Amino acid sequence: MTDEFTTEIYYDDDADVSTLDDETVAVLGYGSQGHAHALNLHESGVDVIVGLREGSASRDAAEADGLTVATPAEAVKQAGYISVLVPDTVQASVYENAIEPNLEAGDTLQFAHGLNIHYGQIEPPEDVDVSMVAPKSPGHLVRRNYENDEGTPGLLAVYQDTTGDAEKRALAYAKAIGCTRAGVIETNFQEEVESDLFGEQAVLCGGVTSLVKHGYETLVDAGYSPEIAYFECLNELKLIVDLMYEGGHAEMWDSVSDTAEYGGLSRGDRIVDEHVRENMEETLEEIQNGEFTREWILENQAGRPSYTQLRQAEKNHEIEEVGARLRDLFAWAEEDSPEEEDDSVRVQADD
Ligand SMILES: NC(=O)C1=CN([C@@H]2O[C@H](COP(=O)(O)OP(=O)(O)OC[C@H]3O[C@@H](n4cnc5c(N)ncnc54)[C@H](OP(=O)(O)O)[C@@H]3O)[C@@H](O)[C@H]2O)C=CC1
Ligand SMILES: CC[C@](O)(C(C)=O)C(=O)O
Ligand SMILES: [Mg+2]
Ligand SMILES: [Mg+2]
Repeated sequence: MTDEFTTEIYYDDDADVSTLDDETVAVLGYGSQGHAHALNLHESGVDVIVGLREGSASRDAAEADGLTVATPAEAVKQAGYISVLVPDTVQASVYENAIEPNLEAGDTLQFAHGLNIHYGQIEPPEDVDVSMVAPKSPGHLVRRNYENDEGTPGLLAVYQDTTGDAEKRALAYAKAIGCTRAGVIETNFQEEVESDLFGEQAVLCGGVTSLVKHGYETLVDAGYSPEIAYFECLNELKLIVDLMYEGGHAEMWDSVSDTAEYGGLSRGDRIVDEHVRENMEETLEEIQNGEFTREWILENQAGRPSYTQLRQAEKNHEIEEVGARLRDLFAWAEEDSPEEEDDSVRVQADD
């Protein structure tokens, strides 16, 4: 633990996996996060049971990985620690049908993202602990980092502490999946949910893909070759972000040419300008006032019409086709692709 920051940060020495020695952990779902948590917990010596629905497409993968599989209801019955790692959009119904009827006083209900608790879609009884261990990473890398003896940063929050041990138990879980190797930041459900939704919409997933597409289209529309536009706006982005990841903006500016540094510093804010900042603030407000989550719930209730259209448009964008052809030609993509490393892992039921 350190007192140099505005919040507590926990490391391996602050956590003890043996806290979970007499416990069975039910991991519900075997997707991106589910497979990583279940396997990391198992290899850290924790007794794990994976909860999957009847006929689940994930069942073969979990069993081939040497894990015990049961229905979600059966897994919850057998466990005192329930990790809810099915998609956010189905958590409320899985809770209602499989978790709630089988919860016992003193159990722990744990999430990797607090959306359903924060926006009131799940209201657990008062006699269980409710906590969160939220890796700040895609699940495939939670697994890859663990296998490479590396850590994945994460957030930890306790929403409800009935036993008095909620924090200690969540820390043990965080250690078992490899998060305390890198550092686990103490937070609350509201901060995790709102910052996570903002990050993925405005910067990490939405913002960056939009920036890449606009850059690509600008070059191609001006007559430059699609292959060069792909390398310039997408492929090299990883290499640039790797430098930022290792040493902040400074390491990246240091490594690129003075020409790139001057051009970037003098033109960057013209591209991502005050207008973009206003859009970011509006996006954050929609998250804070619940508008985004209401929209997302209704979108799911309606059978995902807009989501399906948006996905299709993204798939059909020329950069995807050009990129797929280029990645097939070059060897570098194979090394990095999570699918290549672990093709047992699938994404979501309706993907
Ligand atoms: N993806 C990520 O990297 C991150 C996710 N999170 C959070 O982790 C949680 C899990 O997300 P993620 O890993 O993306 O989830 P996934 O979409 O990868 O989960 C898929 C798994 O859930 C199962 N599942 C899907 N629908 C149902 C259902 N109706 N009933 C029972 N099981 C079902 C699937 O089983 P089947 O084979 O039967 O379809 C599959 O095993 C979420 O709260 C998310 O916000 C947090 C940080 C990062
Ligand atoms: C950035 C997207 C994410 O929040 C994540 C991998 O952390 C998610 O919800 O998948
Ligand atoms: Mg998220
Ligand atoms: Mg996230």
